[in-house]
Amino acid sequence: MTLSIWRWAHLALALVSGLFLIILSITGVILAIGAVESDAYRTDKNITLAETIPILQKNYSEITEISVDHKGYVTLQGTDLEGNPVNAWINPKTGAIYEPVKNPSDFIQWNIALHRSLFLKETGRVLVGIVSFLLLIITITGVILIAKRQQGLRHFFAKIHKDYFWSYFHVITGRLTLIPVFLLALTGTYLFMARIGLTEAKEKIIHFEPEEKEIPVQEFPLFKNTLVKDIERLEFPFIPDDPEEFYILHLKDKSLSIHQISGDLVTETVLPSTTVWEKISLDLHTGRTNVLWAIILGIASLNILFFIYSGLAITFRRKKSLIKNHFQEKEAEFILLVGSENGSTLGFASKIHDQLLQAGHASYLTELNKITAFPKAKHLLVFTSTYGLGTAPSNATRFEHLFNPNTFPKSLDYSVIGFGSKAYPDFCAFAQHIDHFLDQYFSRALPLFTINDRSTEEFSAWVQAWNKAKNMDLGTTPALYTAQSPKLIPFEVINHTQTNPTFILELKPLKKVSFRSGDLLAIYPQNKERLYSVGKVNNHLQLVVKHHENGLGSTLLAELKPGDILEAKCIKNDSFHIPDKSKEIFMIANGTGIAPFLGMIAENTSKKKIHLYAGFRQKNSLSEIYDQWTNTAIRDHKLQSYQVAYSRAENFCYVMDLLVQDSSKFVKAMQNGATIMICGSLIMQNDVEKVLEEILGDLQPYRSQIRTDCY
Ligand SMILES: Cc1cc2nc3c(=O)[nH]c(=O)nc-3n(C[C@H](O)[C@H](O)[C@H](O)COP(=O)(O)O)c2cc1C
Repeated sequence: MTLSIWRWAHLALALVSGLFLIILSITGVILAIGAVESDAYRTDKNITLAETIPILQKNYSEITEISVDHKGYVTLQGTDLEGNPVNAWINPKTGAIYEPVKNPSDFIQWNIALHRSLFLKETGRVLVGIVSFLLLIITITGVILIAKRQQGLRHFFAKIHKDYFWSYFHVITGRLTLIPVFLLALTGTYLFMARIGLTEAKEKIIHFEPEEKEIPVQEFPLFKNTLVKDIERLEFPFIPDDPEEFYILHLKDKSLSIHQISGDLVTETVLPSTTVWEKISLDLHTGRTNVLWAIILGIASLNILFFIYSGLAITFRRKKSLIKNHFQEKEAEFILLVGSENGSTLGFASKIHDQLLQAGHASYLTELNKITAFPKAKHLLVFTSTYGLGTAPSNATRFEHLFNPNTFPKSLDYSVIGFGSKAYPDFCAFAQHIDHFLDQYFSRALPLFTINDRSTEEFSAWVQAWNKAKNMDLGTTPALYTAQSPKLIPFEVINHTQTNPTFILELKPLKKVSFRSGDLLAIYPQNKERLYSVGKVNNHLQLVVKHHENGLGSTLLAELKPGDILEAKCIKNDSFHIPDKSKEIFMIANGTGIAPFLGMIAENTSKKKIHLYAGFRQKNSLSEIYDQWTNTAIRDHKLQSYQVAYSRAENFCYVMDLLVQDSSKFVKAMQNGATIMICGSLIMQNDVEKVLEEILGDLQPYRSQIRTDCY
């Protein structure tokens, strides 16, 4: 059976029984806490009935019965020497009363009733029984899912690769509490079956011939061989010395009638094994006989609540990226096919799909298993993860079977982007397979790209390559592709330089938000996302924005005045934070790309050696602000040097020329582990990289020392 059927069963049963399971788990935890009581009056382990009975008979004028409960407390019902009725916990060694028997508190009784029958009497009992049975099946399907995930039962307890927080902990705690949860479900089901009479069976009665002799009770062999702690109950003869009245001793698996004069066995009633199992089930289900087991059951019940929550979180994640298409299959030029088990690959594909739609392209997104005819398709993008032993995720298993090359134009080109994890031996094996498969029919636009552990940097490398190959303009900032989408919060405009066309905007977050220089601020003019690099200055966000006349985002920002409120959100951009380890950093910017660097320099309290190279068109009031600002930073030892190139001035030069001038400085510093950060236009980034390649010989060995955020 396929993975999806087991998963579907696991989820459907959990959903059906979810609410009841929540009630049963909460009451189960409370009852488990109740079961973890002190065992102050627990009976002595070694005292026999033969020892205790004469003592009790001396201390009480009449004894109806003694019983031993699951905690090991001995209860005596009878009358004391003064003729007062007694129903108390006693010490079987001395006969002394500890205290009168106390019933469980009202609260515990209320919980017991809720746990057993949801206050719905017989209907409730049936419901609880069914839910227990469903829990049993959920546990079994859960075991199958873990076995599938671990590629076989043999690896059931092998290391689990960390995937998503909730699914990782769902599996980890699932394995840890598997046995108690399984036993809770199994015993709950059995108790229910017993309650509705499904396990009823006849007891076996054996009769014996007692001898006619008289021996004192302390010499009865049966009593000498029976420890008090092992009995459930001992009924005393109603009329002493009457040979027709017997002691009736109830043990776990049988009850014995014992002649009160000779001590011989009269009848033995052997309980059916189903009744014995019922008792064992009750002990296991309630933990009433063992404090440690009661604690384990309490934790397991708590964990059922956690399972419900984490299971919902996993399901929600899978369903989150619902596919929305604005074009029909037959009109679409860009076909995006997705193979995704847990939804993250679909998240990446959706972000590409949204951008294509925004740019006015006819893009169509669907699952690999839902492939149909695409007569106008020009570009096919396959985004797929790999599962199991290098096999397809569950929504991609039938792709090859459904694929018909005649339903695509022959001129189609394709690119496959594989998502996987290097923790598995068959890294992106399914994507490789699809890449070879498609190669038989269409031309490859790009070689296969593989993405390890959902790396947004690696994905951005594919976007850059595809942009180049297809002359597209998709966002290349890795942060654009992170899964978490934070909420909009209000920012107050604190300052606006009112310089033209480029201006500096200072924003104060009105709600708590953590951000660093290099992160991005997303704003949504007319529901379209626009991103700006952020510098952190005095805990405010500082943006440098160029006003484009028809630019949606820049016009909105240009029109803001101090005191205005802007709704926006901060997006983490980890790949463009100042590196903690580097002691020397070369920051290269053009135009508005200077924004994150201003913040990083302002925050440079650890006095890293920072060199700033900036390129602008001409000197103006804004460049004067930068001059003043960098002078102060140099004075405060936050900045080593500031070099600026004006491309439209009389003695024009470019930022690349400044780098060439400092060639030897670059070579030495990069060999010593320095970092280069580039922010600004993509054209500038390309030119800078070419110059750096000339300076450093080969960029490849230094790739990890170069960070870029260009657009
Ligand atoms: C049970 C399991 C098996 C996996 N098997 C592989 C594998 O064989 N090869 C691989 O490259 N990645 C494997 N992965 C990693 C996933 O492909 C990777 O996490 C991917 O990003 C998940 O994408 P999705 O959320 O779209 O399903 C496996 C992950 C899990 C949980």
